[in-house]
Amino acid sequence: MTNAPVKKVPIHLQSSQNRLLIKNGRVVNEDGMEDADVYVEDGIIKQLGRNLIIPGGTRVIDATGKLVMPGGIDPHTHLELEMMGAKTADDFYTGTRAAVAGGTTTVIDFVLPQKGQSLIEAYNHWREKADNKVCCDYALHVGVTWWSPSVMKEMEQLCTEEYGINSFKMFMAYKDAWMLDDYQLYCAIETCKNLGALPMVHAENGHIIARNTEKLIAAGKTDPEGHELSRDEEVEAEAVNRACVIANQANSPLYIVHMMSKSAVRALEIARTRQRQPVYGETLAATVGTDGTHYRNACFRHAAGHVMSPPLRSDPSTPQAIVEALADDRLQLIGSDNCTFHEKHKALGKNDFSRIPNGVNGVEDRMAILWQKGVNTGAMDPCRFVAATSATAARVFNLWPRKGLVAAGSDADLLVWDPRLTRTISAASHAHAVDFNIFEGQNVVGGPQYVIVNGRVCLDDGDLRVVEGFGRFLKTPAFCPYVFSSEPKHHTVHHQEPHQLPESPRSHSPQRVTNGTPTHELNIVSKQMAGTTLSSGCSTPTGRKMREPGQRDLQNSTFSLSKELDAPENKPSVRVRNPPGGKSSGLW
Ligand SMILES: NC(=O)NCCC(=O)O
Ligand SMILES: [Zn+2]
Repeated sequence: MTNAPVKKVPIHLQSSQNRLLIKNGRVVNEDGMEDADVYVEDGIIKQLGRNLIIPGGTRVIDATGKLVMPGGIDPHTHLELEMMGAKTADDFYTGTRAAVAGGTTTVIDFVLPQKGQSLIEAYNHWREKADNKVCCDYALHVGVTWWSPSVMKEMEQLCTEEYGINSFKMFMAYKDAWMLDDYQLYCAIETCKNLGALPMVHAENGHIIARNTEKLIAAGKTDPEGHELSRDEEVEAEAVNRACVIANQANSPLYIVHMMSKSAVRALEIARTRQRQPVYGETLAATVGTDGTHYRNACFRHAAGHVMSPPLRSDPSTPQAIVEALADDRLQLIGSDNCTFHEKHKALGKNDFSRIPNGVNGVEDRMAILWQKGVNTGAMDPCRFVAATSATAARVFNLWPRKGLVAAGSDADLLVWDPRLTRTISAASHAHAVDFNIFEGQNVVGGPQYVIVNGRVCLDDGDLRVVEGFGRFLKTPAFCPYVFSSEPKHHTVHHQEPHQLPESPRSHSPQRVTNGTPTHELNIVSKQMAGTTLSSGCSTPTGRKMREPGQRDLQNSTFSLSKELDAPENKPSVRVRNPPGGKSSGLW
């Protein structure tokens, strides 16, 4: 340690490459929109407003007619995961490269220990796999895939500052592999509660799935459709209800990952009427963007390419119903559950659907899919889009307001989103390593033109310029105030219609800054952000309530965001991919 004064380099002699001004855009946060320029220095948003005074030589991005939003946070990925005898196609390099290509600047992956393996050892293994590969920031959840006193002790260690974990995932499915029984699940949830960590559950009844699978295979039903038949909607809904009951007995908050069906959402809605603590519901890009009819496709590769758990649902009204639930706060977040397998690995289940490695893509297309199905249809406004794709994940996992927010003091993870940008999704052009895309052939209107990761332009007018290892590991402190400081909920509270919802806790947002005067302290705000209880038992702003005076009503389906903007010349996105390890691009 030296006491030598730090020499301050005069601003005109500093490199201009660490400075960026995004001009003329419309900034969208979860709680409102405003016309503002955004000035970034050294990876941090420094100023927001018009007519900012900034140093010469700063790179300027013109965002006229574009939206400036917080980078997406995908709360659910499986990169470089080995499961069911296969390894995912996307590792932490290609997976985060794909994330950035689609506008996601933080991913939260799952450490999944083998049965009997030390959780700390598995955590260290994940850090080794990820740290030098990630192109954007990442955090980790840890799976509790078996139960013992040593697991409980390691959960406590993982919640310390040294490891930075504040969420654990338990499986109610994958019998004889990762599944916990109800006693173990209760113990694990109780442990989470005591540690100030958020329990997450994969909600499906593993025993019913196992028995149905035996019966289907014995009857000769071996093709991928058997996967969906072995685990219908009530198998998911029952587990959602059971998980809520167990969490309520433990007086614990709960997070339900990948909610895939209308029945599951209904079960959650009912459970919430009695739940004492918040329950967060996550759905997936896959649920919103495609459906279970693909399991009946005659091509094995096609059908197996859609196999995931819980499965996509064949009820054709599911995607729209899920979007509506996301819009009115019956669901809170959208993830991807990105878990991609090459054709050769999906083929392991050629003669037995139960051997098809479970998982699909989504980390790249999650944002464009929700924009297409949610915003372009008028189901949700851009503020709710930001809440569902970024801000709520930041809040729930204690990364807010550093992440998930465009405000002075936040990390410069930013999107310049072009609502007119058109793209046809295809495995031939996506940034993933995998050879298949469940959204193949779908046209989406709206996508990122620029993606800024920690102040660095990583998607530059459609040109992908990620840097391997550029991302950082984000520690997530326990006792997240947003999750754990909620007022206990009374049993009599019932689901409210959106128009009855109380005003959003605007006071939780860092105040905007004008001309360079930050008016908030990030950690003070963080302590203030425990929310008032909304219909969901959570406090995520809804798209139908967050409108500012004079703001257009995007719920009105006659309103078109793109019509609002200038000449509708559609600009296809250009994908220029660096080779793996591609560090060739300089800053910006
Ligand atoms: N979801 C899926 O099918 N694969 C990833 C593992 C899991 O989350 O269940
Ligand atoms: Zn998953």
